Amino acid sequence: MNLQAQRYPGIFITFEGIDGAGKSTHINHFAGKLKEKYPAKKIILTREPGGTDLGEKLRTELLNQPMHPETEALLMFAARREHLAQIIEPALMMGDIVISDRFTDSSFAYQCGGRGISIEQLNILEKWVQGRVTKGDVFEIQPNKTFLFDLSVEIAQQRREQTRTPDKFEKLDIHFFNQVRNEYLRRASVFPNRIKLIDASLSIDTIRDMMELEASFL
Ligand SMILES: Nc1ncnc2c1ncn2[C@@H]1O[C@H](COP(=O)(O)OP(=O)(O)OP(=O)(O)O)[C@@H](O)[C@H]1O
Ligand SMILES: Cc1cn([C@H]2C[C@H](O)[C@@H](COP(=O)(O)O)O2)c(=O)[nH]c1=O
Repeated sequence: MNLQAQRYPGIFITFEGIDGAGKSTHINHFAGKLKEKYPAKKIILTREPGGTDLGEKLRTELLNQPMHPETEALLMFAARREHLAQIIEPALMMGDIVISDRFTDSSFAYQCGGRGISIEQLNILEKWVQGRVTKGDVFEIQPNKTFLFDLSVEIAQQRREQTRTPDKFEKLDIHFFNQVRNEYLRRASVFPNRIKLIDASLSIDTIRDMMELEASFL
């Protein structure tokens, strides 16, 4: 990866996908492989919504409390602003590696694709929360690399049903998750250099091998 192109010396990686696609199954092993490659760098594993005390409190509300879709979008970005301020940006400035289980692609997929908020509204929030101006240099904090675990909504639902009690999002129907998945896939086609599609229907071992290879490219 050409780190010269980034504004911070650290590396920012995100895992994305519909609920049950398999992100959490791979994130720790992937972090371990990156640690082998960059032993001198600190690796921060975090998640959204969450990652800070305030973010975790907001997460509890977001995953349990019914609310207006715009309130939901605003709270997701409020939690993200705190996450960037407290965890992500300080780490990237120090040259650390940040791996986040979800980031802004989730907001576009769930709040735009799933809930129907307009992309224009989320673009405004993204610019506000991720936009920075330093010495006349205007840029947006974005992941260097995003792994999108792509899976049919039916299989993802089966996987979830086997293992957990559903939260507010996981109770939503197949139509909602198809819209979320389609928005993820649309973004993958708009940002092909950043978003790497992972076929999450493959076996856990096969995906682990693929992720090891991906870690070696970073
Ligand atoms: N490739 C796979 N094949 C079969 N089962 C899998 C695979 N990957 C993950 N699973 C299983 O599917 C379930 C959901 O996986 P996991 O919790 O990693 O999904 P997730 O994408 O992190 O979900 P969420 O975003 O909702 O937390 C787990 O029980 C996990 O063991
Ligand atoms: C960041 C973010 C998350 N969501 C949704 C997606 C999931 O259903 C939950 C988080 O649960 P997980 O088990 O940690 O994956 O929150 C969202 O709708 N919008 C967002 O920006």
